[in-house]
Parts: sequence; structure tokens; C-alpha cells
Amino acid sequence: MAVFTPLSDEQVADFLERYTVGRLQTLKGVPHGTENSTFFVTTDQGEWVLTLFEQGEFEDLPFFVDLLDYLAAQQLPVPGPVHDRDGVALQRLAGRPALLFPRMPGSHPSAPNLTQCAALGDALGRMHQVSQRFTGQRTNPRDLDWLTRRHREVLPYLSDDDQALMRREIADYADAFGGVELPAGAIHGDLFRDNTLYEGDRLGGIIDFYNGCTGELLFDLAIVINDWASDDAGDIDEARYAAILGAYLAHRPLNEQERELWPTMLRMTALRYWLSRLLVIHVDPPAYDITPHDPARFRTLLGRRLEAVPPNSPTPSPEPVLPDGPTTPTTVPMATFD
Ligand SMILES: Nc1ncnc2c1ncn2[C@@H]1O[C@H](COP(=O)(O)OP(=O)(O)O)[C@@H](O)[C@H]1O
Ligand SMILES: N[C@@H](CCOP(=O)(O)O)C(=O)O
Repeated sequence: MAVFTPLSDEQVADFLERYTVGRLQTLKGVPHGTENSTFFVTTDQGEWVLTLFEQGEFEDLPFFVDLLDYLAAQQLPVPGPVHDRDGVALQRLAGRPALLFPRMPGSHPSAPNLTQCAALGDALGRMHQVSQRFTGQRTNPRDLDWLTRRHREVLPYLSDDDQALMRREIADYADAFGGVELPAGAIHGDLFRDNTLYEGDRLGGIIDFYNGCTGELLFDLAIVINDWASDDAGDIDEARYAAILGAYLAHRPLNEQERELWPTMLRMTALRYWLSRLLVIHVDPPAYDITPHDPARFRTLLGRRLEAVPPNSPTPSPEPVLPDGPTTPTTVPMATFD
């Protein structure tokens, strides 16, 4: 269920008059999605996505518009919001803030192959290269301060061992990251597989920037590795790991501090989702009927990251090393496993 505010054809046809995107042909509510009402809109000039914002920090919407405008202008595969005849992107419709986007092609990869992984690493590396110059500001809503503040609310729902683990981990992160300034810029903040669209091996688009913010670039990269390059047991899938990192590092090598903090950042971003998913279940359940994501997945990942430190301190290799296997080789260098 992801249409919380239904719209009629007439409402949308009138709304489209504000833009130069053609006349409405079809309107369809999108059944996925968890937070906003999303519609696929077809006109005689193309395909679009209309989003009505149902919850969240509405005052942050101008930040998301500016960030997407900026990244789209830098040729990143993101849906730049459509601006109306007066140059305005952020609108109101049915009493909700509304944005219109181009519809990006493709579907979410559940088991990405190595070429798809490399395409993601490449896009993220390019994004982080340019996002350091983005001038907008939004504090990371899921940073260490947030972890520190909110983890206490879920402790009563955890076993003694898990309580101790969560407390110990957060104390470790505070020690490790205290006083450290890592390279920062605009980040996606939630770049899971289901926030990407692929046509075959081609990355058609990165969507759902509503966790977007300004923060440590390494945080974004670690979220990606945990979701994209973990196997069913939660262990690192080394081939995917190498494909993503190799492509990423070709655009943005990590500095020494980032390499040192990499294993800790992988743990911290695993805990970030363990906690956010626990909060959804125990503390802030959604008002509507939706199947919550499983917190145990990220508890497992955290355990695996503690037991098996990832295979390398990521540095770009001087020579391209191509992934083995049946996928089409990419031309990007892989990470070394020193
Ligand atoms: N620009 C886009 N192009 C193509 N599909 C999109 C686009 N934006 C959203 N979608 C589709 O709509 C679904 C819900 O959008 P999303 O922004 O993730 O909503 P929510 O914030 O409610 O989770 C996505 O999973 C995707 O299938
Ligand atoms: N992709 C996340 C959901 C978004 O995180 P949140 O902190 O904004 O709830 C997940 O898989 O849990």
C-alpha cells in the first residue's frame, strides 16, 4: 500500500497544466513505497512520477530539490525534479507538498551481478566526487548523535547480551569517531538495492533521496557495502565487495583515516539499521498497515562484521582487475585486498 492520498484523473490533468510535460493519458498508483503517495503518470510527451509527501520533515523538501537538481545537472543518474512554467519545482496538490519527476527506467536488482555492482560503485564514486562541492546543508538524521540518543529506547526490548553489545558498540564509535573529520559532502543516506533501478546491467536511476543529507561520505559507502555485498549469512560477498569498491575508488580514493575507520563504519551503519528497524517495530510503529523490515538482518550483519573484519583496507589497484564469472567485464579497476 503506497497511495495514502488518492488522486482523480481530473486533479492530475489540471495539475499538469502547470508544467510543459504534455497532457495526461494515464494515472496509476504505485503499490510499493512506504512513506509517500507515489503515482506513475503517462502523458503524450513521456512518463513521470508524481509524489505527494505524507510525512517527514517538509521543511527539508527544498534541500532535496536542490540536491537532485545539482546531481542531475552533473549528469548523475538521478531524477531531477521537473520545474513548472515559472521555474518552481515544489508544488502543492490535494493539500500535500508535491513533486513531479521523470520516470527512470528499470527495476530493482535483488541479486546484483558484478557489472551491476560496478555500475553502482562508479555512480556513487562520481556522486561523492561532485557532492563535496554541493553547498546545501542538512544534518545527517541517522548519525552517531542519533544512535546515541535513540538506542536507549530499544534496550528494554533486547536480550541482556544484545543490550550490552549495543551499548559497547556505541561507546566504541564515540571513541573512534570523536574529534575526527572525515571527507564530507551530500550523501544519499539509504542507498539500498531497492533505491536503484537497472535495465539489464545499466544503472537507470538512483531514487528516494529522502534520507539525503550532508555528512561523511564513508557512511554512504558503508551502507552500500552492507546491503549490496553481504551474503545470506551476513558475510561479505568478496566479489561484489571488490566490484563496488574498485569502481568507487577509481573516482574517490579513501584517505588514511577513512581506511583505518572503515571496519568501524561498516559496524556503525549496520547498527544504524538494526536500531531504526527496532524503533519502527517497538517505538514508532507506522499508522498504516505495512510489513516492517527485519531488524535481525542487521543484528546478524553487525555480528559478522565484528567476527570477520572485511578483507582489505580499501585502496585502488594500479591495474584494472576484472571480475571473474559469466558477467560482462567492466573496465573499472577493482580494489586490492592488501
Ligand atoms: N523517478 C522514479 N522513476 C521510476 N520509478 C520510481 C521513481 N520514483 C519512485 N519510483 C517507484 O516508486 C516506488 C516508491 O517510491 P519511493 O520514493 O521509494 O517511495 P517511499 O518513499 O514511499 O518508499 C519505488 O520503489 C519505485 O518503484
Ligand atoms: N532502507 C531502510 C528504511 C529507511 O530507513 P529509515 O531510518 O529512514 O527508517 C531499511 O531497509 O530499513
